[in-house]
Amino acid sequence: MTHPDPTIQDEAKRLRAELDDANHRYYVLDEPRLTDADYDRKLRRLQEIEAEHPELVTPDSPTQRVGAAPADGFPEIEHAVPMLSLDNAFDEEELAAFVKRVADRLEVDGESLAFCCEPKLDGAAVSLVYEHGALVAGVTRGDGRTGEGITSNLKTLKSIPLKLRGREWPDLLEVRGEVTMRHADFEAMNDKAREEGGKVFANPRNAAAGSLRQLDPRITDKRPLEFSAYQAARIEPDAGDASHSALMARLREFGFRTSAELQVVHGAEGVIEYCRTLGEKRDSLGYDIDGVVIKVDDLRLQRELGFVARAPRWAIAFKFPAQEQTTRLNDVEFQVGRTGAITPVARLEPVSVAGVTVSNATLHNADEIDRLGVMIGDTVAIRRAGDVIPQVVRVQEEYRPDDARQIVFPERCPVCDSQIERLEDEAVARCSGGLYCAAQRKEALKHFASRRALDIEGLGEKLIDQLVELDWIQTPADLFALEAERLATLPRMGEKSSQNLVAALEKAKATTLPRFIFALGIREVGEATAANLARHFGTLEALMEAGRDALEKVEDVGPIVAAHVHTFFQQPHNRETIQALIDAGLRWEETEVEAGPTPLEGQTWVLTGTMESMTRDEGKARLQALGAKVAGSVSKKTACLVAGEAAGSKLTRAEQLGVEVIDESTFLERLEAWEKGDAQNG
Ligand SMILES: NC(=O)c1ccc[n+]([C@@H]2O[C@H](COP(=O)([O-])OP(=O)(O)OC[C@H]3O[C@@H](n4cnc5c(N)ncnc54)[C@H](O)[C@@H]3O)[C@@H](O)[C@H]2O)c1
Ligand SMILES: [Zn+2]
Repeated sequence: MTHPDPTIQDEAKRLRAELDDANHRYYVLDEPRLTDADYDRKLRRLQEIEAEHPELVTPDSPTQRVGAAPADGFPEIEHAVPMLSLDNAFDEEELAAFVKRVADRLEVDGESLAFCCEPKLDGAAVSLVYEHGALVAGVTRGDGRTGEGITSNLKTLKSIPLKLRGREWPDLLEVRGEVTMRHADFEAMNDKAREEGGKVFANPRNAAAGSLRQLDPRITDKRPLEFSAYQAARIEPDAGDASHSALMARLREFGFRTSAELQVVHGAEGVIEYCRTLGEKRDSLGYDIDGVVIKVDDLRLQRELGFVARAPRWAIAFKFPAQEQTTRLNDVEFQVGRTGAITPVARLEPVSVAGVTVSNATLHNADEIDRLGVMIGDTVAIRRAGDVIPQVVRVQEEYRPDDARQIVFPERCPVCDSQIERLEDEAVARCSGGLYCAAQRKEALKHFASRRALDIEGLGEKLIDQLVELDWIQTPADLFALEAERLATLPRMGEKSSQNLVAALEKAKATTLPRFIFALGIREVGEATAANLARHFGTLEALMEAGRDALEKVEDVGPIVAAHVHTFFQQPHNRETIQALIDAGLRWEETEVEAGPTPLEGQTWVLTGTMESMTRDEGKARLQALGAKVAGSVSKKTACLVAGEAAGSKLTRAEQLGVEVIDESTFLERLEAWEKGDAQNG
């Protein structure tokens, strides 16, 4: 026996303390401070030391235990069969070594040995006990021997059968599996928490574990959790299944979800091939996996192999590269999105995360920067999973350099210098530049030209991108200065299509006030609101001068929309753009809108069924522009239905109510007649 020198003893002691602390944060608080890779490195180092100096092994060493002791607040429940951890393999060599080890021990041929492979779901392990087909207990893994009784919480999961399906239940069944959260659900839940100041989780695993350990099951019920079974720990009486894969099929019959990726393969080659293939699929699965679990498929052989201290000998976890890494935050830039939303983007020291080099990560918004307490120069943990944008999840404050700098959220748009506005109840700050802002210009132009706005035929998305990239178009007003000759020099633009576009632009100049207001792309001003604004104010000038109070008097306009409209028209750039459009020849009949009473004043309309020629919103906007109220259901006798094929059942009821029912073409005819000012046709 070698005598460990004091520095090794110290190192072991320090590692144990660090790992104990990490376990507590990870398993009890669901708020890890170390990345898994750092944790795994420290654990491996401790294992190395202990292997070399067995006299240093203490019974409570993190190498000898799994998980952490149950937290207060839940009943402690002892597992009849311990819930262990798994040994790890970090590369293909270690996988081959595992197959050889197993085969040697069993004295069989490794090449033909069957292994059942499944994704290693990255969530929280739980055990479910069924007596005579009914769920009686649900328990967390805890420290492997004792877990937390969370039965009421687990009962809220739709994927956990409260009663087994079928008729042939065993007297006793204990099923084990993983509770997980899908990427999309996780992101949505975190987004909501960011908005409402709730708890934001670092990753789906922490979110799943944290959601399961809520003292109030109603909270768990609101969390998008799924259970997937991967083991039957006890079946009494034993049904005599020969293999793990056969048992999984039985669990499916009982009503459990098992992995769709589950597959039986043979020998080291089969195992390695499976791991490679799943590794390639990892990013497209939509949920987190941190590797592959490989199990000897034959249950008799499993029993023969048995267990070591904290893991079975018959299984191994092949670990994929970690989805969290630490790196340095070099700078923060502010990007302007389609709706003007300003997103702080962290510029990172490039780092490889699960096989992809990451140099940018989102910081979401100003509140998120506060929540993380992040500064420029900090060492941060970032996470990249699937096709979700990489995010900064944590700051390692202990590494903060002396020259770390505060992140200052800009007050003006970095692209167009317009004022950035942030409404009190919104988490997102936005550039108020609208059409003027280059970053928003492409999307705004697409909206401006769209069918329900100015309806410019032949001005497609690709062409708009080109025009903006060439800098031919600064504001929508520039569209009307385009000449056919110049357009014809663009790739894929012939002489004919150039002329057609110029003609379409000319035609689009004659529009309506509601269409014009809608085309401006003011936030939250859709067709119906645009129509209401036009009808209420009558002229563009009156609308542009309206204060918030006046705006709030408009039908369907609340404080938020009023603020958007007001801010938009206060921006000098927007006023200039509007003037330029008018100078370019845009016009509409103001008197018609101004004059009341409008043809349908006092009428209530109901739109039902589907229309081919327009959307329901469009129909609603056009009716409202004519002074009609558009209701959601059939109530008034003056109601008229626009009937599509889908509306069959409602039609008879409407007829019973004594309202007139018209089909789509009649509706269109009348609408157009009214819009021409011929109220008699109604
Ligand atoms: N960041 C930290 O501070 C910190 C702290 C503690 C642990 N950890 C991480 O936790 C992991 C170790 O935790 P562990 O001991 O729970 O081991 P593990 O999670 O690596 O493996 C065992 C677990 O795998 C799960 N599993 C998923 N799919 C499975 C399947 N198909 N079949 C069988 N089991 C399946 C089970 O829940 C089982 O409990 C490491 O990755 C470590 O990095 C991190
Ligand atoms: Zn801007």
